Amino acid sequence: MTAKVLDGKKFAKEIKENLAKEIKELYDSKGIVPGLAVVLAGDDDASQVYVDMKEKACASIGMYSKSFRLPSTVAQSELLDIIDQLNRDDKIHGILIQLPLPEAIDEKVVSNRIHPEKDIDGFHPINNGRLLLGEGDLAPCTPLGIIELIKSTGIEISGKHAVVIGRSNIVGKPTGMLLLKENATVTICHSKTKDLALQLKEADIIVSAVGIPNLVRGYMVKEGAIVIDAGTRVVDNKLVGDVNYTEVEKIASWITPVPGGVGPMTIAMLLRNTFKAALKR
Ligand SMILES: NC(=O)C1=CN([C@@H]2O[C@H](COP(=O)(O)OP(=O)(O)OC[C@H]3O[C@@H](n4cnc5c(N)ncnc54)[C@H](OP(=O)(O)O)[C@@H]3O)[C@@H](O)[C@H]2O)C=CC1
Ligand SMILES: Nc1nc(=O)c2c([nH]1)NC[C@@H]1CN(c3ccc(C(=O)N[C@@H](CCC(=O)O)C(=O)O)cc3)C=[N+]21
Repeated sequence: MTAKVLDGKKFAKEIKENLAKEIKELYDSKGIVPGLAVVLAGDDDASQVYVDMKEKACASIGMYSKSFRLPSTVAQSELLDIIDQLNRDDKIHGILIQLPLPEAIDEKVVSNRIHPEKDIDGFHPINNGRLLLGEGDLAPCTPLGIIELIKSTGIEISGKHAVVIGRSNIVGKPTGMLLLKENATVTICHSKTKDLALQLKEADIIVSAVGIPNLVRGYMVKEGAIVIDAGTRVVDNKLVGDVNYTEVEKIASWITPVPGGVGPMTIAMLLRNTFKAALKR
């Protein structure tokens, strides 16, 4: 069997086209233009690229965006002032603080300053708590994109055994919660997991979010499993995931490519979360 490709790039484009229509309708009916503010501190190259991508994506669907590019020496108090100002700004419905932040800054303090209703990343403890309770709809973007990709296969999630590799607050843990909400039986693996291959062998759905190329090998995957690769790592100037694609595509029923899989969906979900936040106004 050769796995079918879950084309995140194409799917994200469709989602953005639909959002563009909904944004126009929202403007025509209520005069509201959804607005996203992106705050970048420091000169990390990858972060610059992501912020550019987010700005372009906003413009392409008629969303307002405003970005702040601050030096790595920016004071935490200045960042907090900007967030306070954005929290009060009626034109802004979503605030994104690009991570990682410079070392001298406490990421938690800064992220938690965002008003929960404008927290379109879903990182705030209030939104995390709601996710844990199975309530609310501002979940983190990468996990939301992963669920959309799995649903797009047409295969029912309910009752399936899903194994998530990685337990970060941004990807692994919330992905586990969303899968549980969809009635999957969920196993979350991490660096202390004793026998990853043994866990994966039982999985109907595998989501890998680690950042170690070749972590998921063909022999570990059950015949017909859905394999979602959220990992990204730059190797020899090329973006690679956690999954050995050549081996796993021979065994899985569906597989996401890297690039062109989870990444573009993250951006589409960011835009959708901003739209949702604007709708609530
Ligand atoms: N495409 C996209 O849109 C996005 C992609 N990413 C990518 O996803 C990956 C994960 O990101 P993030 O969650 O922020 O990363 P973190 O570094 O915060 O988390 C990595 C997780 O992987 C676990 N881990 C490490 N080594 C192993 C191992 N050998 N076996 C099993 N688990 C292991 C860690 O375990 P422990 O907790 O025990 O340390 C940790 O839970 C990265 O490659 C990142 O670049 C991230 C965000 C968005
Ligand atoms: N507050 C915050 N929210 C984030 O959502 C956030 C963040 N900080 N910090 C960094 C990570 C990373 N991230 C990605 C988004 C899109 C792609 C993406 O679209 N990637 C393309 C390829 C891009 C390329 O070629 O480099 C793809 O996979 O096809 C990847 C990664 C969001 N993040």
